[in-house]
Amino acid sequence: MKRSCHDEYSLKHMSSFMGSRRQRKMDDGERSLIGPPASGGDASMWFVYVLAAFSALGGLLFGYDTGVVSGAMLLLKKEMNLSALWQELLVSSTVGAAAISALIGGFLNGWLGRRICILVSSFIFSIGGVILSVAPDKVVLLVGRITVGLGIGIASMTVPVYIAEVSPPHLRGQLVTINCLFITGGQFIASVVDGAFSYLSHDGWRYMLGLSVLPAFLQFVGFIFLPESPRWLLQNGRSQEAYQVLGRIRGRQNVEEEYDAIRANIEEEEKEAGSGGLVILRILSHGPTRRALIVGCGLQMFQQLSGINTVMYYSATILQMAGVRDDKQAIWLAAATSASNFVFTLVGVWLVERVGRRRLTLGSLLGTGLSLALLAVGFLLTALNSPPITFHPVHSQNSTCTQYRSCEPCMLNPDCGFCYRENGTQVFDSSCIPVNQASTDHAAWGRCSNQTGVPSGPMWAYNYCPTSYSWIVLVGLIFYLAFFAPGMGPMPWTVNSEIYPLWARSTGNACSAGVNWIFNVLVSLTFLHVAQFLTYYGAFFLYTGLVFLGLLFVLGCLPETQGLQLEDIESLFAGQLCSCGGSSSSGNRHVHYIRVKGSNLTSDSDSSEVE
Ligand SMILES: O[C@H]1[C@H](O)[C@@H](O)[C@H](O)[C@@H](O)[C@H]1O
Repeated sequence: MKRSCHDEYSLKHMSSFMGSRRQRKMDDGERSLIGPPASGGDASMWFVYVLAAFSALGGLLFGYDTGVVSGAMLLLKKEMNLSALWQELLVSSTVGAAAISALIGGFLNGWLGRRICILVSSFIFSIGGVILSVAPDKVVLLVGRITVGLGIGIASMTVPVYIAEVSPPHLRGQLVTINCLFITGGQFIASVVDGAFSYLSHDGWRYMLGLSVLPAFLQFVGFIFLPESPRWLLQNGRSQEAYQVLGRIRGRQNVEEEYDAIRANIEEEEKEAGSGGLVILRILSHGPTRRALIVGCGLQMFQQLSGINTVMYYSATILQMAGVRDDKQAIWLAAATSASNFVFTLVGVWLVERVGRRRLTLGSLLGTGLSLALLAVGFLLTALNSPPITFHPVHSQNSTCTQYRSCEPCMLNPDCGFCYRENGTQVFDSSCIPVNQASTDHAAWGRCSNQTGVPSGPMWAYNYCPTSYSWIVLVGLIFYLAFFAPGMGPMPWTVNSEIYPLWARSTGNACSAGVNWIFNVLVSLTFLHVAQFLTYYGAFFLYTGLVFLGLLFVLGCLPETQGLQLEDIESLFAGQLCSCGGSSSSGNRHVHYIRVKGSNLTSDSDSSEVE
């Protein structure tokens, strides 16, 4: 029989209610877990912050190594004479390797533990950094890029899990979100390093790529002394060690209640989900974990489908369209873009424990969708007002470029660029010319093949058309980052670190991180083709549509996990996937609906027992 969404809602909350009854029984002794500790205070929390900061160096490396390559490539392609294929290989090999190692990381995490995995990833990062900085040729460079990719994949799935497992519930969202702050911080540092070393045309790339060794080494040394996750220790039968580590992290001797709660849950979970067979098969055959996996992977997929990496990558061009003609200036302005991504992620760290994961994600998706629509409208107006081509030069090298009639199709063809003169905002004397294969800064021949940008001289536009509507695109870019970075940037990582029971946590996170990396490769590899096929505004309207699909998905499927014990979150997924958004909690008050003979009774977790 088909149940209505509201029936599901009632049942689901009934089960969630049962979960929190178990929790309430322990509540008095567990105050320190739910809210700030009664005695010992937040002063004892310093160790959790140290743990979070050292683990989040993994996020910093993830951001740095994915961000630094664009600047390094500008120098590398000249010095090593790289073809387009090799450039593509050096950029996407890292992301591809990250996808594979994130998936393998799930198994390693369960087997070796979080701490060893973090040590392994920082070791791999260090080796990769050394290989990159001494690489004599492009093949060794490729080996180095694949090596750092392997490190990124493991770090991206292990670090959020580790932070979530050592944090007390009231700080968990904030601390996991700090990992994302480190990712965007790494991207920002990379763009500054790119800017600084871009003046060093010989070997500048060695410093850009090699600098990541420093944080990797720091993390490696730090983690030699830092403890394993107490939850993993308990799950693996090392109970005494788990108890000691928990005491050390919480800064007090008496952690009996929390310890017992974790142990009881592990035992309960094992009874519920069985303990034999492949974990992924157990996840898929057990309703709550299957639904959690769908939510986790869906969030990561929609994060990438909202086009963050395209927008970041494309920001330099957007800025050029908006009137920044100088290359060096464009590099620094691209640094301003990643700085905004970083600063707005900081807003997310501040908001996550105030408004909750669900509301933050929904608000962020709505704003991101509207900003994408604004970007698309900007590109549409640009296309509609694309300057005509007035001049068709004849050259011995026959080319399709010279046959275009307006700038729009010319700039959509990666082999061509737009050469023109400007009088105020008026474009004249314009032509479409093949691009110089060695450097997209010049045309292959003709008046734009030499130094351009001289006042009153010919101008060269590659990848964009001069337009007076560029300000709309610029405003769209700023709004996009302001909305994406606090919510859709960090929340998929934060939510994934919380929604799986312990036995399924490493595999669940491995799958969702793998989905993130796979869609990252897909979106970045297809962007130029999509833009060629649908034009830029078409591509951005497509992303807008995908973001609104994401909004519906989150609206229907993402429950609020704020303030709950990791062990109690599973019950949020006890009902059908369609939650109608009913499970959001506001503040520390959790509302539960129980259907009694057709009517809804409301109870909250502060009230006494309701049978
Ligand atoms: O959460 C991160 C962050 O938003 C980064 O800026 C982006 O490059 C990554 O792909 C994403 O996973």
